[in-house]
Amino acid sequence: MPKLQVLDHPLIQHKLSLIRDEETGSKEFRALVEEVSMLMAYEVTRDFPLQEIEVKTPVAIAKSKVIAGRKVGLVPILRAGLGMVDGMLRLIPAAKVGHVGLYRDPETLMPVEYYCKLPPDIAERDLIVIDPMLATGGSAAAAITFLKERGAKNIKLMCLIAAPEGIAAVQSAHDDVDIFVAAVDECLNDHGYIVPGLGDAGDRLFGTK
Ligand SMILES: O=P(O)(O)OC[C@H]1O[C@H](OP(=O)(O)OP(=O)(O)O)[C@H](O)[C@@H]1O
Ligand SMILES: O=c1cc[nH]c(=O)[nH]1
Ligand SMILES: [Mg+2]
Repeated sequence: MPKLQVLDHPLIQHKLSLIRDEETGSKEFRALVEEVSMLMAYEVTRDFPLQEIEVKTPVAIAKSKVIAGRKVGLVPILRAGLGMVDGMLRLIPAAKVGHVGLYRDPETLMPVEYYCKLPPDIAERDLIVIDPMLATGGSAAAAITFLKERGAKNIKLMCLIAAPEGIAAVQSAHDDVDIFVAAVDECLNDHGYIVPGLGDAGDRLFGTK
């Protein structure tokens, strides 16, 4: 069974409350999403293996540790996933970034692909798919399927807010993908929005409506 981890660190939870607030404007929303993404990256990378090296300090030789040759790929689902990229890159600056463009058809709620540009070596990379919202799970499951079709093997999913329906959908489609979220909300409404959620993440990030 894939792992579901709810990242309940107080800083993440505090910032998420500000993100949810309808009074929070785009500028602050963007900054907060970036900060929470950076904090979440800290936990999502916790299982990266370390190797011991020797470092010459001004005083002596220290046995010290570095991350063991990990190649990371971040895959934001456009548009809203873009808001999470810079925060993650601040902690994992060597990561390559692939983009998957999907929008959810407002009538059918089915994901529609419109863009895909990935690093050529995704099969060798630890991929982290990022999207603030996991609602029906259709977009995330489709993005993960695209990545697997192109050779990806090692994939995690990181979202700010998930609905139980979205978690179940991704887990049943991809039982090898661990999911990291900051909150699991109550349900979806009739339009497929997460309740209470934060509204439309893409519109709030980019000021569109
Ligand atoms: O789990 P699902 O039911 O598929 O819904 C979640 C998707 O919906 C939102 O994107 P949206 O379609 O609004 O596109 P946008 O990022 O361009 O606004 C969100 O960012 C996810 O990608
Ligand atoms: O609540 C939701 C559901 C899908 N997409 C969003 O941006 N918000
Ligand atoms: Mg949107």
